[in-house]
Amino acid sequence: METLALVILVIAVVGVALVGAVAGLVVTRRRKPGPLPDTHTDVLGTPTADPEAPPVELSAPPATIEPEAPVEPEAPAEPVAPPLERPEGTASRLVRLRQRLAGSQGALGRGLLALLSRERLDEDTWEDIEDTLLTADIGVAPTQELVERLRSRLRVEGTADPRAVLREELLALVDPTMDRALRVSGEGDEPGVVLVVGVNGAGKTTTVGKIARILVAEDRSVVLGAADTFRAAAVEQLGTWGERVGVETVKGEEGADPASVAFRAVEEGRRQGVDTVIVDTAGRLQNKQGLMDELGKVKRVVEKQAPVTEVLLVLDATTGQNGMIQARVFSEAVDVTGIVLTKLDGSAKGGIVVAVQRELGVPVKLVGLGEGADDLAPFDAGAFVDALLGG
Ligand SMILES: Nc1nc2c(ncn2[C@@H]2O[C@H](COP(=O)(O)OP(=O)(O)OP(=O)(O)O)[C@@H](O)[C@H]2O)c(=O)[nH]1
Repeated sequence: METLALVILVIAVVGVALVGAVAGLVVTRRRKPGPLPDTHTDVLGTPTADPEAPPVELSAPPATIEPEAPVEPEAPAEPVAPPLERPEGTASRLVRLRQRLAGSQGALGRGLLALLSRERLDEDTWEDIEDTLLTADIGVAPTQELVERLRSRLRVEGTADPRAVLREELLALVDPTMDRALRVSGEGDEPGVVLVVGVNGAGKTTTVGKIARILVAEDRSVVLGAADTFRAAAVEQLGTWGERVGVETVKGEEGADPASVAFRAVEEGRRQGVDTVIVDTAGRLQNKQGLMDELGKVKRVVEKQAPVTEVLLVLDATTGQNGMIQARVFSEAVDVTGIVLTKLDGSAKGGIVVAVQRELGVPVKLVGLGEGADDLAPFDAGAFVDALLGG
């Protein structure tokens, strides 16, 4: 009996030993990918890992084994700070842009001057003058007014210099008395808040970036709000504009509520105590009501933080009558206080300046004359007319 018990005991001990050995083997197998943590870091650095090790294994088990494997990838992110750009000052950009304006718009003035300098100003000539003005998008009513004025003055004053008369009359149409100052300052410690509206593609985002550069060139501090959440690329685009001149951009996810992004931007601007917050908005023209609702909400929500000091409507000068229709819709949706005419470099139709000011009763405050970062300048009536007339 004792012998039997002894035998059973021996069998039990051997059995336990065997089970232990098998279990040990399994555990060892499981631990086989022990070196993985190293390989894990290697994947992100130099590819020294065993080429046979499939990448799938790399990401699965190691987390439970050595979760604290050194995470080095953060380190190289540090030195990426791009050098800040110093934007061009207003004075020199005006000179450069004046030349460019003369290049794109000079044909209108030259055409008019050639016609007005004819020996006899007969009906055909006046019709040609009218056609030239209409082709330049000045609009029907201003064209008729201008022709009437020119007719009577050249008749009455007889030998008067047609160039001088034309200059005076064009200047009167463009209206040098309009207040074109940008309202970029707020009351007291509040930042100025500039909302930039307009249809996508008009150059809205680009214009926000360019305005920021003008302000930075004037040593003003700025925060940007990328509330055009309709298009993710527009948000990124604006972020890049800001980074280039060291200006922070408050962003929202694609599809986020534009009003909430605008609100956060102004909130951030106040927190930082900046001079100006510029907010890029979405310009979906799905229908007038939708646009009114959206822009109205952005403005209302922003004004819980600080009053909006300027609403700039960005219009593409090359879109002619279409641009005018957009202008009307936007001005009904929100109280536009200034117009930015972009792409005047790509259009000989500078007359749109007159047409849009007449239509909205709001001054053109800035003009875009190229894709370059500093190709935006304050609008100056005299310089514009001189550019039309070629100097
Ligand atoms: N030639 C010229 N191109 C311009 C001017 N302003 C803007 N652009 C170009 O117009 C294109 C559209 O500009 P965006 O700023 O992206 O237009 P947007 O209205 O913001 O459109 P979304 O980003 O879709 O909202 C870009 O290629 C700009 O470089 C200008 O004054 N002259």
